[in-house]
Amino acid sequence: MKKQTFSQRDWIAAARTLNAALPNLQKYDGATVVIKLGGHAMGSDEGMESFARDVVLMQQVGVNPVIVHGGGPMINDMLSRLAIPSTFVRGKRVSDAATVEVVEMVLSGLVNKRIVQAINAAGGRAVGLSGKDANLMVCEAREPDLGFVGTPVDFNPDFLRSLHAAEIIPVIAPIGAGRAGETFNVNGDTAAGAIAASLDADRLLLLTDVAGVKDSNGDVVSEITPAQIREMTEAGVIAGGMIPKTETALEAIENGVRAVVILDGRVPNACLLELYTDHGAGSMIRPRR
Ligand SMILES: Nc1ncnc2c1ncn2[C@@H]1O[C@H](COP(=O)(O)OP(=O)(O)O)[C@@H](O)[C@H]1O
Ligand SMILES: CC(=O)N[C@@H](CCC(=O)OP(=O)(O)O)C(=O)O
Repeated sequence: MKKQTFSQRDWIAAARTLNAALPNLQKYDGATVVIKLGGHAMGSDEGMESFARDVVLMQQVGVNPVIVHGGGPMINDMLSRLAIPSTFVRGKRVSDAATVEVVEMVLSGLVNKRIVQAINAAGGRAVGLSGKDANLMVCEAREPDLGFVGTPVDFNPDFLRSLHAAEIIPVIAPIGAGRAGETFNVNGDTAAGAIAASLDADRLLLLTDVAGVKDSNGDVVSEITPAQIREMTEAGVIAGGMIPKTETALEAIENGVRAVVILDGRVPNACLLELYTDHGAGSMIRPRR
């Protein structure tokens, strides 16, 4: 095999390219970016590997990445194997005691460890947690018609900051601890938004299986205002699983998160495209300036 040689000109050209890229890569140095990986966005192994590489690269360029995941399709699969029927109200799973048991096993077990393993295989140091660990997410039942569905009320951002200081990437399953020892099923988007607000995050990226929030013509809206979200929800244009996402986005920006982006997590390098390119990706929701 012919040995490849590089001339001084090649090196100088490569250094110039890197130099041009650097200001962009430094854009989020020191920033906290909470990434919610939805169940529909984590289908293929290649997709998971690409996601994991992005997260490790983000950490290498100074970002503090915090991963919160979903896993709705994986829960559906296990519930149907166990012949436990399941229904959704306002985009959230009605959860009795038997359902919550399965949800915790699937999310904290199978799904959480798959993500942890992928990040570690990509060279990162990930640790899997749920809202129960270190009281990361204490919940109350505020939607009694949904059973053991939790609303996050109390957090432990200092613990997450100590993981960041130790260069550990937290991967959090949306299971909440109740004050009376209950286990709560928390919608993944709700959990990610609440954790992002508790960390005063710079960005919340909600990775799903659509390019962004679509209008009545089916076109993705690249920047969407809170007023537009309310109108589109009332008109039924925003429906199903998109409701908890847009609700989360509104709450997160009200609680200090600088911007929320809803984007297609199946696109290779989705997070990097959003953070480091001028055109970004998906639909952004920001506080009114
Ligand atoms: N206006 C809208 N724009 C885009 N997607 C929408 C809209 N309204 C409803 N949806 C639905 O919301 C889904 C995303 O929610 P969900 O399936 O719960 O995702 P995830 O598993 O990633 O959390 C989309 O696949 C789409 O079918
Ligand atoms: C209360 C509630 O709905 N919990 C969700 C938790 C998982 C989740 O949110 O998964 P996705 O992000 O993949 O949709 C559920 O049981 O499906």
